[in-house]
Amino acid sequence: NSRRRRSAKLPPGPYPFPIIGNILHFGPNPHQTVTKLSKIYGPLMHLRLGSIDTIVASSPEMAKEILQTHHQAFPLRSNTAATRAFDHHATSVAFLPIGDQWRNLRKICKEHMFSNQRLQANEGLRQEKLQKLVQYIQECCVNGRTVDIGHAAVVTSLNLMSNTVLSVDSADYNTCQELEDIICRCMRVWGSPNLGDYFGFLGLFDPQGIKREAEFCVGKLLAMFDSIIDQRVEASRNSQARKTDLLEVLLEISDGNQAELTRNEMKHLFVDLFVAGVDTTSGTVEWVMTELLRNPHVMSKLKTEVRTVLGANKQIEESDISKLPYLQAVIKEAFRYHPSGPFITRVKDGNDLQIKKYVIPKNALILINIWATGRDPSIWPNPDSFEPERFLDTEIDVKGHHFELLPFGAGRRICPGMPLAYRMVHLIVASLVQNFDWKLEPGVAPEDVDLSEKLGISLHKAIPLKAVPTKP
Ligand code: HEM
Repeated sequence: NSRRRRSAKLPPGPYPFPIIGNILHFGPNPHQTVTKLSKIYGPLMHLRLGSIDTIVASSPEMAKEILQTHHQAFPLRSNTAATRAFDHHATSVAFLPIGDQWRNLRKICKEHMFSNQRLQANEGLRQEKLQKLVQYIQECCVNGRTVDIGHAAVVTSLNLMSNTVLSVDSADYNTCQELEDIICRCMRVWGSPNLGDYFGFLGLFDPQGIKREAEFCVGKLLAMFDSIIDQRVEASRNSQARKTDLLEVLLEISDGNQAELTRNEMKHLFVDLFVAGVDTTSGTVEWVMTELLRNPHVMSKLKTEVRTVLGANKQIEESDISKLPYLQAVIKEAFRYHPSGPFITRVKDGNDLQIKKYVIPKNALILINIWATGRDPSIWPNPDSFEPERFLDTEIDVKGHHFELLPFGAGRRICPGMPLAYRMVHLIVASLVQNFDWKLEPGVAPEDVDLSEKLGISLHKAIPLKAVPTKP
């Protein structure tokens, strides 16, 4: 009786079938299917994924209710067979519940890794790697080669990240593919549909297989980080010279106080940073370039701004970003239309909660559908048109205060890597546009560029973008 009373107050949603619930409503691109359903059932919708109550929020107002007004009621992230591999979830800043251990790791990220001061101090490490990207594209120009933009963006994001974090060349174009391969595998397994966690009991999915693959990838990454840390500790015994990367900062913290950061936490933090940072950053770059090639007038306006402000030869520095308002608008527009994470996820604690006239059941999985919000015509005029101009005269930013644009989330769990991600995306796009003219492959017209999406750990272009660079 009490169950019936409660379910009467659940947000509306499609009828859940026995046992499987609403699995048939989910599909390979669930952000698209639930967006269609939300148009029928409203901005707060209830689905059942197997045995799990799932609430989909798809308006800025509902996002604010969950991420700000009632944030304390949603202290958890969902975990899957893949995130539990090597007990990653028990040490990981991305998967721990809100609590002292999570707060400590967030503090280390905010104060010691991604503060303006720290990022300024290690900008040189990124500049080196940006140069590599320009050299690589230059070679493609000379050889008349087509560039796979997504792949170049993965390698470059990995290069910028690995040098910033560890001062290693591990993802260089020609050397050591190991880190790249293993991170890409790890991203695939964490991003693969984890419906097995909800429906494994039906035998339709294979969470054990996912778990084995995740154990292999996370295990390999942890071992690689272990050996890099050992080498650094050994090297600093023999040298006075201090590096400016983030590993150095973390070693200082843990040398000072083991309780503040253990070696195990450090390794799991690196796993999080690489897995959360590379795919999202590179995916965003690929979407930006896709839209620039689909919209030649936007490309031309951006080219003019970048080449006027930077000139032909000066490599962009991070302090230049603030002088490039059109570039910033282009990237915000890409975040609106192609957010890396279409869902911001939370899990409800062990009590029911009332929002508006509806009950959010205890332990419910919450999906805040920012993909839907970014395409909502009642918020954005001409939502399907790529118009960076819409951001030129507004105060709207991506820092979690404007609930209609949340590519980095909001509230206590907002992306801690945002200051680094922001720099990397602007640097990479500006360099590609400053140094090269870009054309689609022969026979492909701008309007033919495909915008199909594939949801993995982040939302990718399903068909890789290929483009031909020339020197201006
Ligand atoms: C364009 C690039 C990026 C985008 C769009 C992005 C987006 C996001 C989003 C939406 C979240 C969830 C926030 C929430 O739940 O409120 C998140 C979390 C996170 N991101 Fe990013 N991210 C990017 C790059 C990075 C980078 C470069 C790093 C690290 C170097 C990073 C590290 C993390 C971590 C550790 C979390 C988990 C935080 C927590 O649960 O407390 N991200 N990111």
